[in-house]
Amino acid sequence: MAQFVPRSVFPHYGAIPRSYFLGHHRAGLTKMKNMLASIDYIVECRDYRAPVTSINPMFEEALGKMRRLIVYTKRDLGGIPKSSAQKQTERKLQSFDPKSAVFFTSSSSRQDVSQIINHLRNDAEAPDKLVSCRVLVVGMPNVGKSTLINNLRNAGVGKAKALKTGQQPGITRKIATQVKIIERESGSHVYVLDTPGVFMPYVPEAESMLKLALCGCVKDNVISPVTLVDYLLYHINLHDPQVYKRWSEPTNEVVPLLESFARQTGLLSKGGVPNMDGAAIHFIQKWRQGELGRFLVDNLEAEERRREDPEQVSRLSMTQALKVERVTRKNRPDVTSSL
Ligand SMILES: Nc1nc2c(ncn2[C@@H]2O[C@H](COP(=O)(O)OP(=O)(O)OP(=O)(O)O)[C@@H](O)[C@H]2O)c(=O)[nH]1
Repeated sequence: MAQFVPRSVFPHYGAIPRSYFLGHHRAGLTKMKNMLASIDYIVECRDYRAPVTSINPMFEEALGKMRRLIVYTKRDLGGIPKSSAQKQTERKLQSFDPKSAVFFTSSSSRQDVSQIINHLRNDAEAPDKLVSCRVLVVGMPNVGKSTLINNLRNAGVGKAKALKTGQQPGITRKIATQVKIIERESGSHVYVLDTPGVFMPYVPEAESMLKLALCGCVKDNVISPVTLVDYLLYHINLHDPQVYKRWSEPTNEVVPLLESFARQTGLLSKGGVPNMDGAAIHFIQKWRQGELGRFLVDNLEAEERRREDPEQVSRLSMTQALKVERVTRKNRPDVTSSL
C-alpha cells in the first residue's frame, strides 16, 4: 500500500467569514476602558492551542499600558505535560512577552493556578498597596476566563464556583461583580472581575478564523463544521493520523472520514444517511476534549521569524481593524447580524 502523505498546506480557504464582532463585544470593551482607573491589573487570557492567533490586538491598544499578566489557558489540550516539547513551547511563548509575567494553566491543575495566586499575593502585599487590588480578566470568547476565575477563587479562598462556564462562546455577556480571590488581614483584599469575551472586528487571514473557530472562540454555526473538520484533519495528519484509526485509515478526504465516523457513532439522519454537520461538530468536540491529539495550531517557529522581521511586525491596529470592518460591512451583509 502506498505510504500516506499528509497535506503540507490547507487548500480550501475560499468563503470563510472573517468577522464575529458582536454588539456585546464592542460594549464590553468600551466598559472595560472606562473602568481602567479603578483597575490595578489586567489578566489577559490566550488559548494555549492558538497562542499567537488568540491575541486580540484590540486589547493591546485599549489596555496595553496596564500592568499585565498573560495566562495561556487550556494547557492540557496543547501538549504532553512536562514533556520537552511543552517546555520548549513555553520558553518560546515567554520570550515573546519578556516584560510580562506569563503563566500556563490547565483547569485540572491546582498548581498552575496557585502560581498566579502567589504572584498576585506577593505583588499585592507591596508596601504601597494598602487598598484593595482589582484585577480585570480579559480574553477572546470561550478562552476560559470564567473557569480561571472559579479556580483562582478556589485556590485562593477555598470557595466553590462563582461564575457560569460553558462550551460555547458568549456565556458571560456583561462585566461581572467582583469575586474575592485573596484575603488579607488588613481587609484590603484582592478581587477579580470577569468580562465578556471580545473578538476582533476583522480577522485578516482566513486561516486565523479557522483556528479561532476550532478553538471555540466563535459559535459552531458561523463556519461550516465540515470545513472546520477538514482543517482539523489537515493538522491531525501533520501530528498523528493514527488518532482516528477507529473510523478510518489515514486520509486527506474529510467526507469519507466523517461518513464512517457518523455511521460508527450513530449520527444518522432519516433513512440512515450520515448527519454530516452533526458528525462534524461531534468530531471537533472530541478534539476539544483532547481525544484526537493535543497540539498547537499556531506555528511558533514561523512566529519567531515574523517577529525578527520588522516589516512583518505591524499588526492591524484597532483603528485599522475597525476601518476594515466598516468597509466589509458596507460591501456585503454582516455575517454576524443574524446571530
Ligand atoms: N480542557 C480544558 N478545558 C477548559 C479549560 N479552561 C476552560 N475550559 C473549558 O472551556 C470552555 C469555556 O470556558 P469558560 O470559562 O466558560 O470561557 P469564557 O472565556 O469565560 O467564555 P465567554 O463567557 O464566552 O467569554 C468550558 O467548556 C470550560 O470547561 C482548561 O484549562 N482545560
